[in-house]
Amino acid sequence: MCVVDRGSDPKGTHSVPRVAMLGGTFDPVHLGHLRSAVELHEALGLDRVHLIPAHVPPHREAPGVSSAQRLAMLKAGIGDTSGLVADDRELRRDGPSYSTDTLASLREEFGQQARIVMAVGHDAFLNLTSWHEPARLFALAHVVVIDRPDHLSPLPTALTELIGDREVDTVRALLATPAGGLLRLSLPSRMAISATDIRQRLIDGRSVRYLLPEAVEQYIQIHHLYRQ
Ligand SMILES: Nc1ncnc2c1ncn2[C@@H]1O[C@H](COP(=O)(O)OP(=O)(O)OP(=O)(O)O)[C@@H](O)[C@H]1O
Ligand SMILES: O=C(O)c1ccc[n+]([C@@H]2O[C@H](COP(=O)([O-])O)[C@@H](O)[C@H]2O)c1
Repeated sequence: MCVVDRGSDPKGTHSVPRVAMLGGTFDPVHLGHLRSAVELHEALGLDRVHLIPAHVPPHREAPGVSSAQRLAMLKAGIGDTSGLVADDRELRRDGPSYSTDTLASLREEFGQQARIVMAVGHDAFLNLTSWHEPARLFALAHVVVIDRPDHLSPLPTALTELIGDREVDTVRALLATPAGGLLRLSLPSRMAISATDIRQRLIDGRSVRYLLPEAVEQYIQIHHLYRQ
């Protein structure tokens, strides 16, 4: 586990693109996503973190809120945050939103030498072996796992086998190559916030203040989302 403190891996100069994908259902986007993306950007010295809403999430039921509205909330939440972009590339594809297809598209855009990172929370990582073409994920990108205080389960055996000897424990070692590595990160502001809890709070009429950006809360209110 790589514990990242402010300034532990200064940005430095780099000539090849360094980008990360943080994909999600973002139903809705919350501060756990956004603060993780900001800290990932800083810790890895990235050019940009692409937050990419899944149009058709491959491994869960279709969200009740449309892709266009989940994207609109993501844009509202990001606002003018430096280094973060709302990327709609999965909304422009039909069929299940497989991450291998998204990473292939980022690889095509940024080139073979680019350092491409797929960031996932620990909970999503635990299911990686059930994803579409899991070994190909590592051919296309590095995987960075973000620790979540509310998800602490140990790794299943099949996942340990998939990882093999890919794990490194510094950002420098990870970014020495374009793809293929694994880094587990403990970011400074680990937040036990989940979209499931936010949806339930909204259904119950309880407060979601300070769990998501105010602009997202306003969007939810104006569009009467997540009510029963
Ligand atoms: N609080 C958090 N801290 C760090 N990573 C997070 C956090 N919440 C979600 N993630 C990660 O962000 C990605 C997208 O998450 P997702 O949109 O499914 O949000 P979620 O809060 O886990 O939603 P749900 O509760 O509906 O499953 C996943 O890789 C997930 O693990
Ligand atoms: O490619 C796959 O098979 C795959 C299976 C499950 C999840 N994912 C991606 O993982 C990200 C997080 O998913 P979720 O369901 O936790 O929001 C999101 O970008 C999904 O598209 C991808």
